[in-house]
Amino acid sequence: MTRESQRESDTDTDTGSREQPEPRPIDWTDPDTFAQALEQVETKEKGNYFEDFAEGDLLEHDPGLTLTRWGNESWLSQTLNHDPAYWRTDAAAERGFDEPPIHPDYLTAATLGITVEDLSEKGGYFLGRTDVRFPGTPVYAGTELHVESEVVSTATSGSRPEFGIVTWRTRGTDAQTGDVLCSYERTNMIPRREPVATDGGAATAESDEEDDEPTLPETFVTPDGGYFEDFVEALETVDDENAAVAYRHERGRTQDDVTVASLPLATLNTAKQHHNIDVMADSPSGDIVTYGDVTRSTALGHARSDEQTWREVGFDDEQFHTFVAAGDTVYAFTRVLAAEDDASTDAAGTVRFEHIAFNQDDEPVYSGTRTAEIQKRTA
Ligand SMILES: CC(C)(COP(=O)(O)OP(=O)(O)OC[C@H]1O[C@@H](n2cnc3c(N)ncnc32)[C@H](O)[C@@H]1OP(=O)(O)O)[C@@H](O)C(=O)NCCC(=O)NCCSC(=O)C[C@](C)(O)C(=O)O
Repeated sequence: MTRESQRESDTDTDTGSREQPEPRPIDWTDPDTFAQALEQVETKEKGNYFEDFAEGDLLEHDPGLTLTRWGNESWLSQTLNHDPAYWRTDAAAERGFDEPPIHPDYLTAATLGITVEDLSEKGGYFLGRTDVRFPGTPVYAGTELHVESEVVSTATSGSRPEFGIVTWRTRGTDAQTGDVLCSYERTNMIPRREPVATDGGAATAESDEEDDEPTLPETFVTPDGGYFEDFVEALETVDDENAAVAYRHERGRTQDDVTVASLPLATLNTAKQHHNIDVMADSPSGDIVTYGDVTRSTALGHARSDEQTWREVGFDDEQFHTFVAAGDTVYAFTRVLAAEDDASTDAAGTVRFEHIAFNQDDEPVYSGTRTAEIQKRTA
């Protein structure tokens, strides 16, 4: 509707608006006028400060999303998660799925993405996540995701007085059935409205210095293949503390506009860290950075390409050690911690891994443990 026709239609109604004086025209295209206006007006802020969270608060996150095949495939293709069971009907059927399901990494990223507007859009660091579980899987395309979070704890940051530390328990549910599909506990640093006096985190700094000396086993063993039996055999050869089953994966994925900005936005993650270069130029990273879930999913994709994954069970002790930005390359390193023949199917065994994502300078950027069911060669 043009401005002229809007005025005509207003005079046709009985709203009383015709009695208001016509607003004074302002030339917004004059740069000085506009710059002055921007200085004087209030900004409608987004996100919550640390002080807005109290233990026990329950937040229902408004933006839900429908888990689509497009979203799943975009995520999986770009993070090099190319397991055929998530792409082809015949491969899905062989693994007991009705059709290619929604991948747990995309489900986790979408569950977290939806929460950002309420929990962490104000900024701050993604410190860690644990107890990531998928009680309602397999999940299929078309499922509508509803997400809620409860504040588990709030704490002062000794090292960063301008931040507080908040932990939430988040649950992603099927909006129709209420079944929990994904749940986890996440911890972030969240900006405070008002900085507080702290001890400067001296105790943490001292203990970091003590940990400087690397203590590596003498021998590293690589499994012969990617089946459950290969992990069992490799672990049997390292039963003293001077050996470990650990290896690196060859693939790397350089971060670009798609991985840094597009993938998080497709999960409705509104964190400016991933898409606002203007604001991030003044931040410690100096640039937009990769969504933690993209970094870890990429590293996991490299790891899965060297194993016969059956199902994902869960993830614990996940931490993000430094930023990943456009142009950085994400590689992966795996240590095998344990293998037990106690999976939910005879076709697989359970393996516990420790995965490290690292960059082109060999710096760890993510670490975490993962429990997955791995297919048996003999099945
Ligand atoms: C975070 C940085 C600055 C810390 O670097 P540092 O060396 O200072 O680390 P620290 O001294 O070990 O930890 C700082 C404080 O956090 C505490 N802490 C640490 N971990 C935990 C935990 N799990 N649970 C509870 N508390 C924890 C720790 O105890 C300490 O407390 P203090 O201040 O009182 O001394 C550094 O490691 C870094 O820059 N990491 C990268 C961070 C990052 O955000 N990466 C992901 C990309 S951003 C993202 O995806 C965003 C998302 C998803 O969209 C979105 O949250 O909205």
